[in-house]
Amino acid sequence: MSRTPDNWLLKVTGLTKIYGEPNENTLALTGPQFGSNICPETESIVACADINFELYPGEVLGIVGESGSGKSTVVKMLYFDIEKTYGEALLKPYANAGVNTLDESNQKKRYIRNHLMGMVYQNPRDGLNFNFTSGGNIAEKLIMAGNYHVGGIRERASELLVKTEVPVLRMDDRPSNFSGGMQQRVQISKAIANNPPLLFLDEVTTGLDVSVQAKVLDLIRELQHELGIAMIVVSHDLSVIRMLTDRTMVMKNGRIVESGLTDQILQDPQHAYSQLLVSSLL
Ligand SMILES: Nc1ncnc2c1ncn2[C@@H]1O[C@H](COP(=O)(O)OP(=O)(O)OP(=O)(O)O)[C@@H](O)[C@H]1O
Repeated sequence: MSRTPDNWLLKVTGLTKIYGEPNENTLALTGPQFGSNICPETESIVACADINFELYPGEVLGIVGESGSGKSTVVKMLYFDIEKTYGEALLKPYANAGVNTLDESNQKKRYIRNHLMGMVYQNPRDGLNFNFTSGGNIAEKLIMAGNYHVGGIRERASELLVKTEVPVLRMDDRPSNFSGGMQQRVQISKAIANNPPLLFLDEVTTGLDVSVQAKVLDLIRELQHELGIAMIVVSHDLSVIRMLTDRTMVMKNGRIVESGLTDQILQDPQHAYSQLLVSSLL
C-alpha cells in the first residue's frame, strides 16, 4: 500500500516513560548528550522520551539500540503491558483513530489487544501459558476475541500451526516440551491468530541458536509478505533489523537519535551512535 500522509495505521506522539519522581529538569538533563537516562537531580529514570512516529499498513518498522536504550519500553506501552507517563497512540481501526488508546479503560485495552494487535516476546513464557497445550494457547487468543466454536477453533489452530511450521501432531502437547525455536513459532501462531493488522516482535530470536534464528526470521518474513501485517521489530541486532524492516529508529539513552529508511541508515548512518552500530556489522 502506498504511503500518503493520512493513511497511517498507528500514530505515536510524545510517548514517554519515566520511573521515579521527575522534576521540571529531568527531561532536559537526560538523553544521549549526557550519555545517561538517569536524572542527576531526582535519580528518576527516563526509560524513553518524546517518541514520535507513524506506522503505515503493512510496513515493518525496526527499533534498534543497545541494552537499556528504551526499545522494549516503547512497544510494551503500545501493547499496554506498562502504563505511559505521557503520550498518545492513535490506531486507525480503533474508533477511527479518534481516541488515545493509552488512555482507554482496561476493558477497552483488552479489546484492542485481542482484536487488533499481537505480541511476540523474547521469552516464550511471557507470551504463552506453559500449563496449556500449544493448541490451547492459540485457542485462548481466539476465545478472547469472541470465537467460541470448538471445531472452528481447532481448525484455525491447526491452520496456524501449519503456517508457522509446527507439526500439527504437537497441537495437544505443551510448549514446555518444545525446543526454543518451536516455542517461538507457537507464540507467533498465537499472536497472529485473530489476523491483527499490527504485530509487535520484541527480541524474538535473541537467545536462539544461530541456525534456528535464521529459520524463525525467514518465517516472520514469509508471514509478513503473505499477510501484509504491519510490524514493529525490536532488536539490539542490526542484522535482524536489516533482514526484516523497511524503516528504522535508532535509540540511545531513551531517545530516538536517528530514523529513516533502513537501507539508508545502513549505507549512510548520520548519527555517531548509528555509525558505531553499522560498523559493528561489517
Ligand atoms: N520497572 C522499572 N523500574 C525502573 N527502571 C526501569 C524499569 N523497567 C525498565 N527500566 C529502565 O528503563 C530503561 C529502558 O529499558 P528497556 O527495557 O526499554 O531497554 P531495552 O532497550 O529494551 O533494553 P533490553 O533489551 O536490555 O531490555 C533502562 O534503563 C531500564 O533499566
